[in-house]
Amino acid sequence: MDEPSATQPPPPDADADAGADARAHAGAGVIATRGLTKRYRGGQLAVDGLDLTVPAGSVFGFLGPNGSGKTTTIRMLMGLIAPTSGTARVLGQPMPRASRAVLPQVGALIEGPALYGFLSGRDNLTRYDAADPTADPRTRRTRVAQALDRVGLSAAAGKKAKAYSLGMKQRLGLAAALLQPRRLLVLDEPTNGLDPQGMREIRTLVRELAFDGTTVFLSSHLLDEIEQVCTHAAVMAQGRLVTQGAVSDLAAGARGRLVVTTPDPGDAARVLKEQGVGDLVVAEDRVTGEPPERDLAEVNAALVTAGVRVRGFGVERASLEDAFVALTGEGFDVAG
Ligand SMILES: Nc1ncnc2c1ncn2[C@@H]1O[C@H](COP(=O)(O)OP(=O)(O)OP(=O)(O)O)[C@@H](O)[C@H]1O
Repeated sequence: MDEPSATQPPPPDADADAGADARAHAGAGVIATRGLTKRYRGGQLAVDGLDLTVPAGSVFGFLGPNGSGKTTTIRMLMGLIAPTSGTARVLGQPMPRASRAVLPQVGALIEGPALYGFLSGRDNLTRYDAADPTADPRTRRTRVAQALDRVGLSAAAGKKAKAYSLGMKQRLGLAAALLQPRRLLVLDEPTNGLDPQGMREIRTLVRELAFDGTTVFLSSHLLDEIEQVCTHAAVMAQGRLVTQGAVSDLAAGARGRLVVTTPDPGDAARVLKEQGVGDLVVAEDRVTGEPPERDLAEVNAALVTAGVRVRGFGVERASLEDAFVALTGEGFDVAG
């Protein structure tokens, strides 16, 4: 990490400016970046001209393989590092300048929660709450109990945090982020390293939080995770934005694959190739490929005319993965 700009006090007029900024940018998105760029001191261009718009009330998936610039972007959004160029606004205010006004309204879980293993889950939260100068000590116990309940850790509240599973630690981190009401939650790879059960718990929690009206911005390198929990997504590759929008629109932008089920797969593949179907894959009685531009009724008729026995013929719904492949011409390589 470099440039600890978040620790610098904002200039004296920042709050007044921030108010004017907020009014001028109302409706511009809970997060809005323009040309946001970060080049690290070593010369690595980690984020390149990012224009991101996160609508209020969305569960926004920030998707990209390892090393595509997600964490760097999140650090800039949270005012932890300064951009090389471009601007970032969070809740309508400029970051890192308005950090002091913005960050209390944002719950963040970045790179795993910082926990004291020798303290219980409850005592960890009590410490977090006590570190917040705006938190009333008289209502601390209630706040901590409610946060534990919110993430399903009430029964394990008395256990030492070092005895928690990774999933429980993540949930405790989320509970810390939820001690105060938040307008925005920023979660960096919240399910990374969790087992399937832990992943399900975090995803359910994210959906519940969104249902309550909190905007959730979460990064992930897992396409199916984004499809399962997110309403909107942005796709990053090598520091650049590939696409962004509603998840349903992104997937619809890509054509699904043509799937033919037949006891004559060899003949079917030959006819489909003649009909202009690309990227053919034969797997037992299923032949799949890229649908051609022409009317699919003609393709089906050609199969029947050639004597191919067709049991099933259709186009599978496109997934976000299809969209990613169509946009980048590459597979989605999670190893990056
Ligand atoms: N402090 C740093 N100094 C120099 N280069 C860095 C630094 N942090 C990250 N990078 C580089 O910037 C690029 C983007 O990294 P970043 O961590 O933002 O990606 P990411 O999408 O979050 O990946 P991951 O999921 O692995 O964290 C990578 O090439 C990385 O090596």
